[in-house]
Amino acid sequence: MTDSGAGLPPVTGAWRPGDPPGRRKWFTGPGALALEAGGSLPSYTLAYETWGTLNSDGSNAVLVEHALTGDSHAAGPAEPGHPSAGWWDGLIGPGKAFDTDELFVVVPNVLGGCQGSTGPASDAEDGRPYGSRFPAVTARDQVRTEEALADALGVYRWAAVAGGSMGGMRALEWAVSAPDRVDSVLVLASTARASAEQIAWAAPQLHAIRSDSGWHGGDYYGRPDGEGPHRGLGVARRIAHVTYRSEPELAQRFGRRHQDDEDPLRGGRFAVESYLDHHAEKLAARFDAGSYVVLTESMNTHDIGRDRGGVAAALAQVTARTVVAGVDSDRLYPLYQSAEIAGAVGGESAVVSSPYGHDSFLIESGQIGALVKSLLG
Ligand SMILES: CC(=O)SCCNC(=O)CCNC(=O)[C@H](O)C(C)(C)COP(=O)(O)OP(=O)(O)OC[C@H]1O[C@@H](n2cnc3c(N)ncnc32)[C@H](O)[C@@H]1OP(=O)(O)O
Ligand SMILES: N[C@@H](CCO)C(=O)O
Repeated sequence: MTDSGAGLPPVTGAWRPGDPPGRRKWFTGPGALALEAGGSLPSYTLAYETWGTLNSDGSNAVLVEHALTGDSHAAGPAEPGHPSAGWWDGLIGPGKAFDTDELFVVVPNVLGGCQGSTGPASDAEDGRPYGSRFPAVTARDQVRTEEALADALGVYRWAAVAGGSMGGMRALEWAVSAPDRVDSVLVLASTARASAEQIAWAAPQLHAIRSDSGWHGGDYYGRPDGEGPHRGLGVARRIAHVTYRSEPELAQRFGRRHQDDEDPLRGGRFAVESYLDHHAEKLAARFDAGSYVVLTESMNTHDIGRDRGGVAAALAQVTARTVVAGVDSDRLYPLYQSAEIAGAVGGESAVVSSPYGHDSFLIESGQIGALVKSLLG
């Protein structure tokens, strides 16, 4: 099966109040959000989920930050809108590393996303989807919205803020921009600023989406024909997914094996091509291309040192207890990027040893759980 786009549901993206609720709750910001790049969002909503109970002095709250295509459903079973258990279900729950018998765990869907928070698929004030009118948002803007959520929840100071990849960018941004609100921070497989290589990998992904005839300049929402840039999003995911895994893993899992009885000499696929097709189809069925563009660009513009005197000066503002870890087989976020953060903030640094590449922060629950325990120690 290839990703023709046919048969995929129209991608409208956002989960909203009134949709099957699952565990999601919604928070609407207290007013307009002034954006780092200039301009503002007149209003915004964040979808979020929580586990555990906030204690009376508000000292047991943990913020978990998801990566590019993650969302608020970090723990718990499958639910409406989620065919799978939470993406960190191995780490969050009673008796787990983030022990919800003790902790109050909060997971918001990021601003610009498509799983309940305001993003390009959301309606603007005129009642029409933002589409191409959705502004550029940065990790700093995203953290501002999460600060407002924390205020609304009665959390002044997080016991921990933890995240991997794009989630690690926001965790680091919290530690730099609101040091008095963060006791400890866990930054996994992430970076202080996007590198040329990371921006370069994003470039063909953005190009694939924008050159899809279904893109319509970013204004494809609500089309009666349901047309959208599903193929372009699928191509973007194929490119990205290779960077999320390691060369040895792909070699070992797939080698030159053919997919079932297909023959690449006669137009058939290698097994690894089928694997990428599968991930492309899954993402195109659950994620909005407009959000993929907005969030990819927010990662590209991530630079913790911008207008702060550079990366070292910015990281010098971190007062939280810090654990920073990279993955030894991560070709997208190489270890030197984690080492740069750890060196500057002077916290604990670790290396996750895994064949699974960048995605290891989602897969290696045992090793990540040990880091969480060390953080909360
Ligand atoms: C469903 C949701 O709502 S998830 C929402 C939030 N998700 C996230 O935040 C993270 C997004 N997910 C990911 O990044 C990845 O899926 C990960 C990291 C979780 C996956 O990691 P892994 O467990 O190592 O899975 P892996 O990459 O090996 O893929 C397994 C899938 O490939 C399929 N597959 C394996 N080989 C092939 C092949 N030759 N041809 C076709 N498909 C194949 C498997 O059948 C399996 O399918 P399924 O996931 O539909 O059951
Ligand atoms: N597989 C992860 C990796 C991004 O860092 C995701 O889709 O969010």
